[in-house]
Amino acid sequence: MSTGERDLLDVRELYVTYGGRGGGRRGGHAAVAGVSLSVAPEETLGLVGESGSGKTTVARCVAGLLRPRAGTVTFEGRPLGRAGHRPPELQRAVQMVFQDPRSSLNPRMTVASVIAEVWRTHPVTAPEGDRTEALHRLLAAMGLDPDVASRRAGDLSGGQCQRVSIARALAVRPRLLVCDEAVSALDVSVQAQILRLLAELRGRHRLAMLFISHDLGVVHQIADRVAVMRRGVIVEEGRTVEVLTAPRHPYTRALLDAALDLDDPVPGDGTADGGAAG
Ligand SMILES: Nc1ncnc2c1ncn2[C@@H]1O[C@H](COP(=O)(O)OP(=O)(O)OP(=O)(O)O)[C@@H](O)[C@H]1O
Repeated sequence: MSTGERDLLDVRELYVTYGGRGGGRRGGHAAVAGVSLSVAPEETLGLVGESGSGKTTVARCVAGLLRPRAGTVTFEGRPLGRAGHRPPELQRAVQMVFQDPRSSLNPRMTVASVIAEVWRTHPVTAPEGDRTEALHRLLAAMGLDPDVASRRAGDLSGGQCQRVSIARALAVRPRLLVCDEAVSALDVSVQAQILRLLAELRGRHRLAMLFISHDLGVVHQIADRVAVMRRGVIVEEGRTVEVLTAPRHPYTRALLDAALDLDDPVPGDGTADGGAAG
């Protein structure tokens, strides 16, 4: 629900239908059926729910990659519209970080050229002085060595790729970062590092985040508030500690129970020593 006039992102009564006719008005599959949510400046909203509940569809509407059948998406009261049709300042204000860093970066491009391209697209954000020095500073802030600049994205590890994706998003000084399962494809230890990095950058750059994840443990670590999605609607929303410690909706309780079951080591299966992969 809306937190009022101070909202940065405001999603109102969003409806998305895949397939069908007349833009989904007749037939088709209702992936999102009346979702409203808001994110205040510097706030992180976690959007959780099982696979297929409609989280990515909401993210795609916020990113302007998908036109909803009905509803509005505004940023500080201004309609966000389709990607590519946004005024440059709105385009850079909202940046995305996707699940699979490998497919969101061109594997043949060097890291330096990935960042140079965003500075070319948004010249107001390009550094005034030495660009190589600025690039190295940006990489250092992501925990990356300067020599990563000359490497091709396709030659980096998954964790390094995701740090570069975050660098690319932050290079244009956004106000809101939409992270769609941004740590799901990573090993547990790398996941923890990227979460720490996001939390640190959020504070330093006064970022707001819409943080989408099916993993309640991850959302618990990063979100101020949580909205729980099921079958295209938000069934529960509130402060993270309240929703995760005293859930009101049976679906949230079921999600929590399932997450606890997954955490329980199975005796004798070799995972009980707590060793993390990678
Ligand atoms: N391009 C598409 N065409 C048709 N149906 C789609 C399309 N994209 C998603 N859907 C359907 O819409 C529903 C919501 O999908 P969505 O990807 O938004 O859910 P999600 O919660 O993000 O799931 P996941 O975590 O698995 O990505 C699902 O039933 C899905 O099968």
